[in-house]
Amino acid sequence: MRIVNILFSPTGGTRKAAEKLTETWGTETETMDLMTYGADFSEERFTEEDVVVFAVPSFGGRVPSAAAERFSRIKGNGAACILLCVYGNRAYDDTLAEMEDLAKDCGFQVTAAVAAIAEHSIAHQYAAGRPDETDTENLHAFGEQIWQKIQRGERALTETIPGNRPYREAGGGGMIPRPSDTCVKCGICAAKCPVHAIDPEDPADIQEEVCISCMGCTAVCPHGARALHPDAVAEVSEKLKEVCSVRKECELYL
Ligand SMILES: Cc1cc2nc3c(=O)[nH]c(=O)nc-3n(C[C@H](O)[C@H](O)[C@H](O)COP(=O)(O)O)c2cc1C
Repeated sequence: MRIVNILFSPTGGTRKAAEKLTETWGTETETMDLMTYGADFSEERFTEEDVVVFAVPSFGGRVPSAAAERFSRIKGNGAACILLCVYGNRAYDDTLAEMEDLAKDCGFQVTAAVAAIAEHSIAHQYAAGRPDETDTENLHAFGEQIWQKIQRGERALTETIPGNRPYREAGGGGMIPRPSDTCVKCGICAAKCPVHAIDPEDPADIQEEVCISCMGCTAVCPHGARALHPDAVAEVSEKLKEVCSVRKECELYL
């Protein structure tokens, strides 16, 4: 039996939540990184014995397009799939519903779904420091319930995952991080960009129509030299103020 975390986590919040969900299982967990540009995911095949955690952040209430496209190539072959959607305390809208459809289309058996909260990767003051102690307790408890279900040989999801079909329109792009004059052109941002939107020779040269605004480049820059324009962040922060001010908690669907 393989246990595999299949992750798309540009700034690390999704990865943290996935680790917390699975760390009580006491088993060795592999990681498959959907951030890797050019990887051939069509070669990835599972069996009925295997358990995967498919974890993505919610972008505009949807699955990030690059993550959806890459995941859709994997062959589930009846493996159990735990969906984990991580969001920045606004809402996850149709993300889990879209993940459920993607997983079924690849031949996975959806066994459970979790929504968790992590620091907002654009407006960092929202859900700052999350997943925190309460989230960790909740995710550990959810992980244990999921593991017990798997051990009992139960694979089917009995609860209904929230979300609309057709999904809400994808959007939210257009927020392009740019380098400041502390950029040393090391090229790390370009190498790590999941869609190769940044020119490795000149990190100020960005294919704006390719960038998915994932904020990965801001997180990997060792010099803290990449950021959104502060006016853009201030505008988003103001828009999110009301909806993000009430703390949301992690949810489990079994
Ligand atoms: C382009 C973009 C769109 C986002 N849309 C939403 C959203 O619709 N709802 C929400 O609550 N958080 C939203 N967020 C916040 C992320 O879902 C959240 O910060 C998540 O933890 C990021 O995952 P990561 O740390 O693995 O990159 C968005 C972030 C980005 C960059």
